[in-house]
This record gives sequence, C-alpha cells and structure tokens, in this order.
Amino acid sequence: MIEGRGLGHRYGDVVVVDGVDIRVPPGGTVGLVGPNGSGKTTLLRTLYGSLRPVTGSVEIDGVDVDRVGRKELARQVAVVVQEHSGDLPMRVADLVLLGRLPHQGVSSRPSAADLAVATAALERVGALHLAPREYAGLSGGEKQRVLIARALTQEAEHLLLDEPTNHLDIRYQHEVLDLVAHLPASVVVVLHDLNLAARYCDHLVLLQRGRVVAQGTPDEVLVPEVLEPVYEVGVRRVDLDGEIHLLFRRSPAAHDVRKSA
Ligand SMILES: Nc1ncnc2c1ncn2[C@@H]1O[C@H](COP(=O)(O)OP(=O)(O)OP(=O)(O)O)[C@@H](O)[C@H]1O
Repeated sequence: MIEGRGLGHRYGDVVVVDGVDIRVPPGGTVGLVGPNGSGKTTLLRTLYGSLRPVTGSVEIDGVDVDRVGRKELARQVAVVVQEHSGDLPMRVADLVLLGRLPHQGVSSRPSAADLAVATAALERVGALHLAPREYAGLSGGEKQRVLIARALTQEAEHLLLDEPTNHLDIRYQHEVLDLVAHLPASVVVVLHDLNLAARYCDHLVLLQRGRVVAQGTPDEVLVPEVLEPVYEVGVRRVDLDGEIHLLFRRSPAAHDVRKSA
C-alpha cells in the first residue's frame, strides 16, 4: 500500500503539486492523468522518495518513506521513469540483472535464481532475444521494454511507472499495461492515453495545475463534463462491449474555456 497525504511541491514560488491525497492499495493500478505540466511526474517522484514533498507525507506499507533505507526502498519499490540512459555501455542481460542488486549481499554475484528471474522478466516483455545486445544500440521501444524488465526483476511489491507506453507500438502498449495491471503489486502509472488508462487502471487521479480535479474509477472520471474543461478539447464517450472509448476533437469551445479561465 502506498499512501500520500496532503502532498505538495513547488519549484521556487511556483506550486506544481497542491494538496494531493492518493491511496494505492495492494494489487491496485492507479493512473495519474492530466495535461502537460499538471504535476504528474512531480507527484510520482514524491511517492518513491526521489523528491521530498514541501507539504504532506508518503507512507509505504505504513512507514514514512523518509524512514526507509535506500536498499530497503529499492527492495520495496521499482520505478520505470523516462531515463536519458541511452548511452549506458552495458549488455541488456547485465542491465536487467541490476534489478536483483537490492536482493544481493554487498559482494555476492548474481545467483542462478537471480538469472532465472531476469530471464523470465525479459521473456514477459518479449525482449529475451535482446539479452546479448548492447543497450545503447536498441530502439526506443526496445529500451523501454528492457527498463520494464529490469523493474520486474526487482520483484518489488510496488511499481511506479512514468509514461511506460512511450515509444511502444500498439501491441506492446497493451501487452505491457496488461502485464503491469495483473501484477500483485501496488501500481502507479502516469499515462497520457486516456483510452489505455480506461482499460488498464482501476482508479484514476486527474490532475490540473497540481490539483486533483477528479478521482475515482475510470467510469466516474472519464466523462466529457470532467475532461473537456481540463484538456480544452471536445470529448465523446462511447461505451462498447463494456469498455470505454473516448473520441476527441479540437473544440472551438476550447478558446472560450481559455478566455474565461
Ligand atoms: N526541476 C524543475 N524546475 C522548475 N520547474 C519544474 C521542474 N520540474 C518540473 N517543473 C515544472 O513543474 C510543472 C509540473 O511538471 P511535471 O513534469 O510534474 O508535469 P507533468 O504533468 O508530468 O507534465 P508532462 O505531461 O508534460 O510530462 C511544470 O510546469 C514544469 O515545468
């Protein structure tokens, strides 16, 4: 369980996260959605202790994140963020094995069990064939799947992902999110694609200028009345075979919204 209460953050005088309460139950998949610059990444970073919130606190399984040691935190929380690690001079197999580090002693080498976990993770994201390749030479989508495999290799009970579908083709967008949503972990995922959020998240937090403007099930949050003023686009929702499908159009009304804001 991850629980953030009253979370706030600012850069200089600019408040970018403002009084956010968020609760991620075990096995739950919570999507952070909202327009560019609404504070999703900043909020996510406060949840895994990479950024100390200016207000509020985060608890992981009931313990303040500040009180959890780095190694213990790495055992408990796996993170997939947009890394600028394109030049990592490392083979994919070795990079993914780094996910086992929090489980190893100071000087111990990866065990056969560690290798098995890393291999299984690569297989789950359809990237086992990339194991002998240099990470730097991979395509954007291949890199993304390898980073997800590294996170799975950590076998953490909490998994936080920032736009994991970036660079992925449609098949892997669905495969990766389906995989993530079915993990027994507490999952927080930043997503721009609201149709993917509808399908794979069981709870959504919609941010606008750092504040939560709506949160609830996709059915509750993904309605035109909520989305149109936030994104300044026209939204049509079609429920088909029990699934939500959102259609967007550039809305002349968007200009009115901006003028009246
Ligand atoms: N290091 C920083 N210094 C100053 N301002 C920052 C910094 N990092 C982020 N911001 C600002 O904080 C606000 C929230 O940024 P954040 O990256 O959390 O938004 P986001 O919702 O994840 O955006 P996007 O959808 O574009 O990725 C933005 O206005 C951004 O410019």
